[in-house]
Amino acid sequence: MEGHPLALHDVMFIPALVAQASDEQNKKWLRRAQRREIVGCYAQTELGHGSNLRKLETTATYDVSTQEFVLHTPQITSLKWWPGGLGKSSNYAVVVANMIVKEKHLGPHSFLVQLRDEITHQSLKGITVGDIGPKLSFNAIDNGFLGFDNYRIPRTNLLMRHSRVEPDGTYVKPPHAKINYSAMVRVRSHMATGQGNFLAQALTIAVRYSTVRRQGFIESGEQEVKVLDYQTQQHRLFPSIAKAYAFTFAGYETIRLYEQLLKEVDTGNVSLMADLHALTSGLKSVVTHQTAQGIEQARMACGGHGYSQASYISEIFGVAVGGCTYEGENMVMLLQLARYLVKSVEQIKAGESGKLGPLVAYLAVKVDGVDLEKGVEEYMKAFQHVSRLQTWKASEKFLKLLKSGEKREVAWNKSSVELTRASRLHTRLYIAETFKRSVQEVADPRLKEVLTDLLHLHVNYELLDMATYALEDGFLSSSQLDYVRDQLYFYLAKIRPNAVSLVDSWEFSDMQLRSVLGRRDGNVYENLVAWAKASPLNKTDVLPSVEKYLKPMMNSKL
Ligand SMILES: CCCCCCC/C=C/C(=O)SCCNC(=O)CCNC(=O)[C@H](O)C(C)(C)COP(=O)(O)OP(=O)(O)OC[C@H]1O[C@@H](n2cnc3c(N)ncnc32)[C@H](O)[C@@H]1OP(=O)(O)O
Ligand SMILES: Cc1cc2nc3c(=O)[nH]c(=O)nc-3n(C[C@H](O)[C@H](O)[C@H](O)COP(=O)(O)OP(=O)(O)OC[C@H]3O[C@@H](n4cnc5c(N)ncnc54)[C@H](O)[C@@H]3O)c2cc1C
Repeated sequence: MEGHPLALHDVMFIPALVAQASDEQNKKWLRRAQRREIVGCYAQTELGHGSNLRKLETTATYDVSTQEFVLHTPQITSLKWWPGGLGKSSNYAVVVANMIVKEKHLGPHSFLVQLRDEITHQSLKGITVGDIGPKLSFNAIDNGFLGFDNYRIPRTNLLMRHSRVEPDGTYVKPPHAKINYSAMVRVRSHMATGQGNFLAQALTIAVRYSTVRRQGFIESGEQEVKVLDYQTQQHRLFPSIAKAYAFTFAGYETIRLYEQLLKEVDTGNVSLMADLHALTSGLKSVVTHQTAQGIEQARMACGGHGYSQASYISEIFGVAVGGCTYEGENMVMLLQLARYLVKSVEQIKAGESGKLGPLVAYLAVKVDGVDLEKGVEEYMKAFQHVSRLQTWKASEKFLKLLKSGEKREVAWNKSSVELTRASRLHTRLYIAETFKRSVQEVADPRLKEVLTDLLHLHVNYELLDMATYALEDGFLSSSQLDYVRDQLYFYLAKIRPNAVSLVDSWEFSDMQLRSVLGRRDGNVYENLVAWAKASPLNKTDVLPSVEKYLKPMMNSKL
């Protein structure tokens, strides 16, 4: 859970080679990387810049006389800072640097760079490298810093699958300006399943513990109730169970789309890039935010013992919440999706709705009302309505400011909170729709029934959560919202008997969960006592601090 020093080797270094190195280059490098003869990371972010890639300061200047690139970090803010596995483990890195050829700045490009000697592992001359120090979590990963002092690499170390620099310095452009960002798109495509998995771990612990923990009464009786029987506890946990499933289904789809993109790009078709960038930008933001919230609720649902490290939920939280920042800070990525949504609105206004992609086609179709009692399809229409309403509102605000003479960037900034709201609603619609489609495809009728209950819980919870938007223009009435509330409580109770099976079906072993509270056998109390006894403070009955500090204080006459 704390991460692994080689995680980025698998998650980004190898995928960056696969997507960006030419076949010829990969004959040299990929096999060695796959066999772990060389260990690599993905070094892009700098001390001074992470979000704004156009301002990266590390330069790779082509020297035509030697056919080499000269890598240089001219000032302190240019140091690479944060890359996982960079500090101590990696001897190679895919380094993203601003490429300069014949004095022309050609923007961020990726280079394979050797950092350490393959035998001694010592850092090479011209390279400064080290670990950035302890973090909130992920402390088994050596996130690092890296500086270059006019460090030379061969021309052929520029990853050349999509763009090239010929020996004489001729630059061959890629088929899409942002094709070098593919390693990030890949991780973002995988994040929904990864985050769903973190959420699932925290929920497994909290749900299991909630069937062991007895406290208080619902009706006066002999035995106190399992806390999972409280409606408030169910409300805290069950919607997140639904989300963990929903995120996983959405993630399967984005992973499949990324694989499709890779194949299409190789045939020169880059049409999917903008769609997948927009989709994964929104999805990573919503999923990481909701996962962090869900894990924190799971911790609180375990009461005092949730706060103990014995629960292990705090560690899961620390790791998962990193996802709100890495692979694009959430607000920044929501604004990337917003660009796509505003463009779609502009297309509709220009009478070109026919050109809209399938995920945004709904923006052009107005719905007057819904009959929620007819089922999930009507909920989807309601989600479409609130997303469309907010997308148009935010877009109109931006376009009006533009028309009034504001500069584009200023108008954008003044509309940005509204724009991020639109992006979230659009993404939540996508999550609900993929959840619905995935449940429809389940073949086993018993499994389908319980997943359908979760889907119903999800759509009612989500609609209630975004109710202000739907009430704003009278799309939903207060009596419809009462219906949604009743449905929500109905499904909380309906899911209760299956709650433990739903979390057990994720099949986390005790070793994976590392939680005293979430043990499969339910023997929580005796193991909490054993865990406490093993605390380093309990190694001796009397601590040295007694002689050193407590006694002088207690014996003082002052
Ligand atoms: C086991 C667990 C392990 C955990 C591993 C954790 C590993 C973490 C790794 C990392 O964090 S790696 C570093 C990640 N860094 C980022 O994500 C940086 C975020 N910033 C960006 O991605 C970009 O700077 C930006 C915000 C997308 C802007 O890029 P840029 O300045 O180059 O764009 P503009 O010139 O403004 O143009 C925007 C234009 O480009 C389109 N676009 C941007 N990216 C893509 C893309 N990937 N694919 C397709 N299109 C892209 C964007 O849609 C705009 O299009 P238009 O609206 O102008 O049409
Ligand atoms: C655990 C972890 C692992 C990482 N691993 C790697 C790795 O392997 N390789 C690598 O290269 N990097 C890695 N990173 C770095 C990571 O990708 C960046 O930290 C991330 O992209 C955010 O960039 P930043 O730090 O520049 O944030 P900043 O951009 O400085 O964000 C600060 C604030 O400014 C706001 N902001 C910034 N720009 C805008 C804008 N245009 N509009 C509105 N608001 C804006 C943000 O929303 C945020 O609130 C890792 C980071 C973490 C935490």
